[in-house]
Amino acid sequence: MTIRRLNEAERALALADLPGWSADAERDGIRRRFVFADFIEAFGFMTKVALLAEKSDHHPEWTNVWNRVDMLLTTHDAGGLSQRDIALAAEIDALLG
Ligand SMILES: C[C@H](O)[C@H](O)[C@H]1CNC2=NC(N)=NC(=O)C2=N1
Repeated sequence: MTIRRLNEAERALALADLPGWSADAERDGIRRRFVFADFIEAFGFMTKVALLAEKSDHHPEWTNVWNRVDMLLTTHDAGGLSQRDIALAAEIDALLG
């Protein structure tokens, strides 16, 4: 099955379950900033996310500055926000405990 962009109702429903995330209209994705105690904590988190991303073949766009990770999830193959982004966001949130 080919992956498709979510419609407005699906987006609203999905975002309601992901309180830390907000819609990025310009990129048609969702983004979240993660702040940790220091670089090691941030990089440890990124390592765990990298393993999740490889497992699901779905990869974040992100930047890291010391203890901060800024992440955007969007689906290149769909040209915007898809269920894959929502699923990965939920898995990432679960990492945080
Ligand atoms: C060929 C490979 O499966 C695709 O390029 C995958 C890899 N990771 C991906 N990650 C994201 N965020 N969007 C994609 O469309 C995507 N596609």
